[in-house]
Amino acid sequence: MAVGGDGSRSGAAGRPSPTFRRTAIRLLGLLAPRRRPVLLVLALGAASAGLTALGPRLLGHATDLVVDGSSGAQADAGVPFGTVGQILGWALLVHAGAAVCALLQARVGLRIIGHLVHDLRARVERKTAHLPLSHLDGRPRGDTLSRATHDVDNIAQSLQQTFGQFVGSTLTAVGVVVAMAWTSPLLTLVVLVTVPLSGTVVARLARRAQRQFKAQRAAMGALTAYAEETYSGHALVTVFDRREQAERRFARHNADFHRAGLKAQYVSGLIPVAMAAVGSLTFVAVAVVGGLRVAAGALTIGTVQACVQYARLLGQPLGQSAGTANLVQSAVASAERVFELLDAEEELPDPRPAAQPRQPVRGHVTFDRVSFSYDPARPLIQDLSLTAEPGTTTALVGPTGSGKSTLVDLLLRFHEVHGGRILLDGTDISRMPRGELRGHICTVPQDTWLFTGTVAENIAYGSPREVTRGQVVAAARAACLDRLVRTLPHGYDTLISEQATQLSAGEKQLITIARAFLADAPVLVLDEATSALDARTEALVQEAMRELRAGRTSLVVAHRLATVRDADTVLVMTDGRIVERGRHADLLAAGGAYACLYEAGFSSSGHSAPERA
Ligand SMILES: Nc1ncnc2c1ncn2[C@@H]1O[C@H](COP(=O)(O)OP(=O)(O)OP(=O)(O)O)[C@@H](O)[C@H]1O
Repeated sequence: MAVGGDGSRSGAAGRPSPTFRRTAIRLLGLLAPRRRPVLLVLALGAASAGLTALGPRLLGHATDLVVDGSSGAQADAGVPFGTVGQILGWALLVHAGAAVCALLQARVGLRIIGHLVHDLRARVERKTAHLPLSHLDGRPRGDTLSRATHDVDNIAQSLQQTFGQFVGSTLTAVGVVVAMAWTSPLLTLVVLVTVPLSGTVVARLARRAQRQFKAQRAAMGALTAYAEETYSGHALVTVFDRREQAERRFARHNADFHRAGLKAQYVSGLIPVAMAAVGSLTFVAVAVVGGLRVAAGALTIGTVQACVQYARLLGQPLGQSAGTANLVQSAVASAERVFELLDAEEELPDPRPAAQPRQPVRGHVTFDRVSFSYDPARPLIQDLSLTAEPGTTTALVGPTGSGKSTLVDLLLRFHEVHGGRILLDGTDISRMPRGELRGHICTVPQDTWLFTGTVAENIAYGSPREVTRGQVVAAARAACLDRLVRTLPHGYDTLISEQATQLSAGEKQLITIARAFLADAPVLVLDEATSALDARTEALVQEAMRELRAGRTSLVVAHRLATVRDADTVLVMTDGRIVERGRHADLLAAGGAYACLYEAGFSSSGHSAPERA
């Protein structure tokens, strides 16, 4: 049976499109590591098909014995009931055997698909861990999420429902045709003439359905992306009173998904109906031609009866295959999206042999004529050089969009430099394994990401190793967090959710600082949060950050006056270039770009507009 393509390319009716075929073959290729169980499924399917095909022949033979014994050539001898009974007993055994084989085949098939989907899910998970940040930033996260969850689930469900049935149906169809040809070549020809007709009808319908299934999967991606955005931005949606607008947009995405799904189901639902219609025609044709041949004395009634049964048996697997066509198409549509994700370009592999800075790492950081841009048409960082001596603090300031965060992202190798090099203790970081490099750097990002778990677990996340409760508490103490945690209902065992709504912005910041203390690396990358804190918490955060910077080479995207005042060097960035460098007081006195920023309120959030020194 031919199943259709995605409709994106025209092809002869009945031929699946190259995209569909490629994806389906690749999906089947996932079975390659499980050759033995697949062979077992095929063997059980073949046994079941062979036994099923034997049944009508036995019953036809029994019918001929009864007809001959009652009114035919053997009328004198009478009906040999003993032989007929034996044949019927064999027929019973044959059908029971076929059912047992089919059952075992379905069980093994389910296990194979279970393993296949387990492996696929693991590959998707591994892949997402190796995707460069630019890939995730370049498309809605919800769509990637939908591919990794809904599409993989859809493949699992569709294949579980179709794999065993598809193998069984195909083998039964082959077995039936062979047995029928052995019984009556003429009536086999009559049946086979109608197969291309049903094939063409099915292929046309399947091609249209495949287009709708692809639209349905894309609509699911858009719906998930939108739901993810509105759930994570729930507070903003409420604050700006955009609930109605959000509901309307959700309803639109929901309706798109519903419409695409309905069309896909409707078109693919026509396939078994068309198959049944063609099957009935076949049935009539076999009965008419068979009847005429019996009247002419060329065939026995038992042969025609067997062939009528074969025609019905052949209709069943073809109908079943057609019935599962929508599931196959849906699985292939999902597989296309999952393969797209698996084929996405990964971050550059770590070099071999990898370079290591001399141990222990002191934290000497050098940017040597570094260039980088997100978009080749819009250069961002060009020919930028800077040196941070071990244990010093370098504050990066500049207008929004000037490239401060990008600079620290380059040090963490979230992006690769396009020109120049970055050195850690004299070793080019592009020659170091990313894991090693990041092990030498502790970070406090602007975004205070917390996960569902206890406060202790969230702090312990900072260390790649197992840490004791004592170490967690020590880190919390160093981050001025310990006293706050002890006021929580269950102290360090207080459960916080992903959004951590029960914690204040300052407490969340202190948790991320405590994490950095646990990481205990010689280099610190700190992207100061711009959120306004009350005076007491602000003082705590300042104190914790000062403690954290002590003895570490710190690169700070600074938004607070206290940080720039303390910094050994302030770098002023504009349009990806360093336009001024020096200490806070000297730069202020120079009356240049830094003084302008200072006058303008310095932090884009404006919450910490510096006073004159
Ligand atoms: N992932 C990205 N893909 C494409 N462009 C980006 C990406 N991240 C940042 N940009 C662009 O690069 C420029 C510099 O951004 P960057 O975040 O480094 O600035 P910034 O100085 O840290 O700004 P802010 O103080 O507002 O955080 C901006 O024009 C920004 O739009």
